[in-house]
Amino acid sequence: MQSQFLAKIRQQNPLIHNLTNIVVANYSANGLLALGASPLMSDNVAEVADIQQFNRGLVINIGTLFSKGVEAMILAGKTANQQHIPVVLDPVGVAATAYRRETIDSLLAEVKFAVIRGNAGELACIAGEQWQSKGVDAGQGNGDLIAIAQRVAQQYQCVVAISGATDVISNGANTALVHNGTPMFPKITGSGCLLSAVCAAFVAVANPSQYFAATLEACTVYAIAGELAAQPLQPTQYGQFNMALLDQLGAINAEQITQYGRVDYV
Ligand SMILES: Nc1ncnc2c1ncn2[C@@H]1O[C@H](COP(=O)(O)OP(=O)(O)O)[C@@H](O)[C@H]1O
Ligand SMILES: Cc1ncsc1CCOP(=O)(O)O
Ligand SMILES: [Mg+2]
Repeated sequence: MQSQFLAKIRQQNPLIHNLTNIVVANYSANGLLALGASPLMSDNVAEVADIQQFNRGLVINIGTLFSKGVEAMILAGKTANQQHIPVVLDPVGVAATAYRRETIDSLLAEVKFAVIRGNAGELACIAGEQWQSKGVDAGQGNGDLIAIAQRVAQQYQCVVAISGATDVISNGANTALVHNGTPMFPKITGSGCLLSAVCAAFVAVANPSQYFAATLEACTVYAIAGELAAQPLQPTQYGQFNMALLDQLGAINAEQITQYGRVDYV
């Protein structure tokens, strides 16, 4: 894959506003900084509309919901839509509770998303498919993830990225698979949430017609960074992997994307 967007992130240092969960806020901010973006974390309804005046990309992540936060998500999302700022949705653990499902329904009804990024269990739930989900983990199922990504992308007119051992990225018309990654990813919390924030940084420096390409590059860059981080480690050095991923997000370059990217178009 030829990199189109990574250098733009490092040149432009786009501000990325995150309404995210309490587990991952610090890790997501550090990952965005390492990549070359500028994180701002705030979920206060009193200020999220103002932030859109200077924002470049918005992340709405439902990992640890509270009712005032949902109000802030909808206000931030609608304001970002008015300002033509791309919005990324991470439907963390949506299948786990009725409140999460109701919140996702409201968000999808009120806010136009540029990208929905989640794991297989989360996207299967949004698509109304049977899946054995467990909390925030991907769970198990037999559904066709390519068909699910295409269907959700068409329904919400957005890019869908389903992460896992193979990532599936679709805008409904174009679909690609990213085979990079490492089994260490699901052993650290926040690796999916940071990927959603990284997707926001990539679409922030793209035109709307490039959102599919930008999301595909985001998933590829991120999965390669994980591979490179895991390479020198023993299989259970999860703490080292947590830190090494940040280092690799800072160090990764266009040549490595061309050399290591394993992407297929469906
Ligand atoms: N079994 C796996 N093997 C290789 N890479 C994986 C595996 N599971 C997830 N990944 C990678 O981990 C990153 C985070 O995705 P994922 O773990 O699916 O998110 P979440 O934390 O939201 O469940 C993605 O880059 C994905 O490609
Ligand atoms: C453990 C946990 N609980 C609520 S949100 C969260 C973090 C989930 O992060 P990720 O989906 O990136 O693993
Ligand atoms: Mg997740």
